[in-house]
Amino acid sequence: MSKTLERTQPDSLSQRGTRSLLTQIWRDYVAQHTGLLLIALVLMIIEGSALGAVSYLVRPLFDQVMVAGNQDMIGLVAIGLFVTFLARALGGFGQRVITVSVGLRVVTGLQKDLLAHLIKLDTGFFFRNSPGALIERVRGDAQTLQGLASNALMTLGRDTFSLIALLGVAIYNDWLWTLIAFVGIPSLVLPVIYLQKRIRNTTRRARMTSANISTRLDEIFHGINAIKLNNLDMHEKHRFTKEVDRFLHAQTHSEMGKAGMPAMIDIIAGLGFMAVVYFGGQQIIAGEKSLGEFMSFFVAMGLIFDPLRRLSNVGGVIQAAMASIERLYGLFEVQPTIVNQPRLADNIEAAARQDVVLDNVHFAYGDNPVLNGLTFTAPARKITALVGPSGAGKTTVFNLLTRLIEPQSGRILLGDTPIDAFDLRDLRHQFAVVSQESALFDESIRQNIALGELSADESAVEAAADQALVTRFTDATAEGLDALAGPRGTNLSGGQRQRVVIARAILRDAPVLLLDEATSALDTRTEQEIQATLDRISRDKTTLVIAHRLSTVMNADVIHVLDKGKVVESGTHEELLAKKGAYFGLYQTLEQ
Ligand SMILES: Nc1ncnc2c1ncn2[C@@H]1O[C@H](COP(=O)(O)OP(=O)(O)OP(=O)(O)O)[C@@H](O)[C@H]1O
Repeated sequence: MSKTLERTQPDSLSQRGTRSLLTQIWRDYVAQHTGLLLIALVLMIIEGSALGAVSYLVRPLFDQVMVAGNQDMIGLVAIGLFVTFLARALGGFGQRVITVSVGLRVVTGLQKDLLAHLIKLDTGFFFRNSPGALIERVRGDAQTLQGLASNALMTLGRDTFSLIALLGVAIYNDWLWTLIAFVGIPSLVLPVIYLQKRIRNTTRRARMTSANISTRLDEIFHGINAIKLNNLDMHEKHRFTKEVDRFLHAQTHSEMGKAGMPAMIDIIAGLGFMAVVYFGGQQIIAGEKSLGEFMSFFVAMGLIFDPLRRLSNVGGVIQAAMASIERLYGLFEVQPTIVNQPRLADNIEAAARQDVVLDNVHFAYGDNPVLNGLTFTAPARKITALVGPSGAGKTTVFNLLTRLIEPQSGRILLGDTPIDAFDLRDLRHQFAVVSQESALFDESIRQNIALGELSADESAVEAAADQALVTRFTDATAEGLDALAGPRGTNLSGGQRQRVVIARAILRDAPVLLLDEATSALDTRTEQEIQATLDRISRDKTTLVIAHRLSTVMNADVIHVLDKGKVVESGTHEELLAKKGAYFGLYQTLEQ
């Protein structure tokens, strides 16, 4: 498993500098909210400065009210304190609402763009990257970004202004005390740099293991019956535990790194306080400084370390988010290779009604050659069958025709135009495919059929459902065609799913029909009925059929027998039987 996931990293991980990533995030997603962020900034200044005002008011509170006993000042200081807290409350509320909503918009915007990008990537990308790992990227990593966008932004803005205001009050009271209190800060530079690096690395590891966990869960829940039937629960639990323990280890180290910064600040703060109390206390006893000055300074210092701790932590939060952002932007860097050519042919409608031709096509999955110079023609408006042993490359042909994959060499043509000369969407629109894959979505059966042609009206959808004998099983239920198909069609039996997919292909009414084991899950009687429908609808279409049951291909106009990625025999059923070659051999083994 980890092998598969390791393979995914070069595809999607690029380690880029913090500045370049932040600039890109800013340009792509944050800059459009500049107006709102400016308002938030003003509110942050209000909220942040309030702490400075509180510590400032401590000085008249001690010197004029408590020591000098000035009655008039009591009310003023009290009202001053209330107004300060009111301003802090309003500023804090407003800026939080803004930063959180900007954070959410950034994340959801990124998620939308990411999905739009991922959908365009080659099918091969999805072979290499498991669904669980990709879900984790779109959900988990994007979520981490929200933490950065709202928390870090809030802390950076508000706490920076608190720090400035409090530092101002501290210096105003005594610049030397302030210097003494902060004398240890420079010693933090090196440990901070070390910790930030460590946080980024451990978070990167934690995010990767988190993706592995999602992959495991995805496989377990999809394969739950196989796990139960093979008594694999302990085995799966063990594999899951291993991933979770890896995550635990990496995440704990990341959190320890983040916790280290405030702890160091506290130690430096303790040293600073100790020195100031020792030095300042002597000045007060000597009468060189007032109690109000000392208390005001002391409150400012006491309040300063909180924002300072949070600010020191922001670095960690940013580094942790960077690990996620680089993974997300790594995905944006992967580009599809199956794309439109710069100059496109525009005669797709006519071409799709001509012969389908494969000319010396070679294709390999990595180092595994699948097609080795495959050449055949599927004549227009005729039924062509592809038969051959399992693994011969029959389904691969369908994937090549629809450009889900590209051949390494050779030509694939509609008439005499190569298929890659057409717009990709237009090309795929010419095919109706009934494949072995479960192609249903968690929507109603009606909606699942309508996916074949989104512009089709209700009556066309119902007619397709009738022809594919879908209504035969939906009519028996109260919900009829509006019953839900379940996730990946799990509410339906294999044969029912096949009928829905056939109905979708009927509705699509495309000039080329690709049937890959289209009726394999049906009982003999239903298969015969559906076969009759398929024969009828394929009359004016070019049809390619893959079937293991030779009874389904006997009526084909031409049969190509594939073996090891090549056509080894071609002809009609009778001609091929008479040859007593590969087809005859297949016929004998399969029909027994
Ligand atoms: N996504 C993939 N990644 C790697 N190899 C693959 C992939 N899909 C198919 N193959 C390999 O390509 C070869 C041809 O597969 P293909 O599905 O075209 O065979 P087929 O003739 O349709 O077989 P069947 O009759 O069993 O459906 C097989 O050896 C298979 O292992």
